[in-house]
Amino acid sequence: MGPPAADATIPPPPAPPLRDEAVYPATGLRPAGFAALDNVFDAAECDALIRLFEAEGGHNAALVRGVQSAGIRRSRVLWLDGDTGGAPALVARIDRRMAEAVAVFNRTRFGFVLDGFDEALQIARYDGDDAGGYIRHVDRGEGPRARRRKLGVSIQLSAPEDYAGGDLVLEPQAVPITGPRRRGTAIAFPSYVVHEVTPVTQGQRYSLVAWIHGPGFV
Ligand SMILES: O=C(O)CCC(=O)C(=O)O
Ligand SMILES: [Fe+2]
Repeated sequence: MGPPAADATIPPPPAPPLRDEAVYPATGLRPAGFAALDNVFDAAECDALIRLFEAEGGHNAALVRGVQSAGIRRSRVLWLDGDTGGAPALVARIDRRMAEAVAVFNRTRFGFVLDGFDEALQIARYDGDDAGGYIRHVDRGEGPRARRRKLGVSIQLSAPEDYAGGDLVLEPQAVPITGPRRRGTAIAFPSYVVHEVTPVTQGQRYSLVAWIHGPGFV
């Protein structure tokens, strides 16, 4: 037996541990519909995405294609697709990092049948001046893509001290959970989980959101 062939399969590194901050006091168990992973992006990547948003100019967020309601969602968004002409290398890097995080989440926690990203990633900005936020909702819907949403991932792009309010609050089971505000941390949840972004009262909150799609939960 000589040394392994150059193209021998190298096993993937072990998955980094998920950060489980949420444990229900009543049972001591982790809620099934929530997970967080730190340092998916570093501060320089978060800054670059915020600069990209400001350079390209976000537009008023629609709920689904073309439908807007300031009573439901108040934020500006930039889709990392046709909206973004200027930064293909950055967008490619961000897409890759997001796909790696999704693989960790799904392998270690959710175990869903997923078949891809049917929608572009989206940067959102919620402004304190406008009480920006998004009321309680689920991400699954009836449209051809919304009905295939299975997993949502929100990355905290802003530093926690840059805004007040603006918490991502999830209701995966019985008790609402406030997601971590750490910069670069990813929060993942199934697309049937109720969640909200509470109104920003000061400063601005930026997030990057991805949805991952697959056949229905049936
Ligand atoms: O900004 C976030 O963290 C979440 C946004 C959200 O819930 C959505 O776009 O559906
Ligand atoms: Fe949502």
